[in-house]
Amino acid sequence: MEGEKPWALISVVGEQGYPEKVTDIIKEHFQIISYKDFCKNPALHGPKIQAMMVWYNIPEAKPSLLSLLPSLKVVANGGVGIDHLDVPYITSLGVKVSNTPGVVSDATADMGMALLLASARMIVEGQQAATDPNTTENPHWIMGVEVTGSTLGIIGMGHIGYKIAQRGKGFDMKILYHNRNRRKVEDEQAVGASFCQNMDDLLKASDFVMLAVSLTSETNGLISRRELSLMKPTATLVNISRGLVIDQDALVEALRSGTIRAAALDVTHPEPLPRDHPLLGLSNVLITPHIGTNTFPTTRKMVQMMVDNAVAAVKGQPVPNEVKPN
Ligand SMILES: O=C(O)[C@H](O)CO
Repeated sequence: MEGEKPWALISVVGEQGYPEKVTDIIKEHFQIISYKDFCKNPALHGPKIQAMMVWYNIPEAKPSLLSLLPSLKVVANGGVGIDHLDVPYITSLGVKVSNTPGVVSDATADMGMALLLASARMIVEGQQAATDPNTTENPHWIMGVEVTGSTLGIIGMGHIGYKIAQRGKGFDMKILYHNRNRRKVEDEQAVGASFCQNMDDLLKASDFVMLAVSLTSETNGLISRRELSLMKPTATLVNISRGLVIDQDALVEALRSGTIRAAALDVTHPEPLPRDHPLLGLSNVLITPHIGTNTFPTTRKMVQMMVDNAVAAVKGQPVPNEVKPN
């Protein structure tokens, strides 16, 4: 019965947030309150909330918000990356943290390939030319780079990185990868990937560099001036990881000076970028607003997983995808 369902705080419902079809999954088990409505009277709503559903950083699980939620049992994250959550702090309050591994991998890898292809083949420029009434003949100036048979360097060969490699194989790409740990030989052979112990070797040899690492203290600023200077001037950098993995000032310089050909980014720091950010004014950058997982099937799977995690936490049962500190 409606009145007996526990309360969940979520970002926003409707046009700017979860579509209704998706919130229905949450409503099966929870009464939901949007962050916007919660903010109208936190003292009234705060004590009843047992679950908080966060979608990347919205709403931000900061101490000032958590202190208003004395009954909170779980922060259920929609997505695999939990770099935006202070897990040791949240768990120190007796609140569980969960994420949604696995279900995001295909959609995120598809997005990586979509960005790679769109940048390589200048799809956005093509769309602009096709819809420009002044275009009267074939825009020969739209001259992309070849994808088939090129070299794809994947940095971060977890679930998502490996799915990128599978897709790259379909394009007859030569695949290099750099990862903390080498994958099993069978995994490498299945996609024809070669391990580069030294990331510099991958950067020097790749036509496309795909960032698929998690954001940690080791990967923060991983691609900076020195790394960009090692890349080919014809190379394209694709980021489906987190904005902070790239030193954005260095990237702007590299794109302006022609150190690299182009960048295609689904993630930036911050998100969204301020309207006057230099990256937004460069013609050799393609930016999408962190939409790697935004398909209905993947979103539904993620939300179902968030709900399963949250329901377990509220019932005091083991949380299927619990994230522990460290
Ligand atoms: O972490 C993830 O899975 C995606 O980036 C969504 O936030």
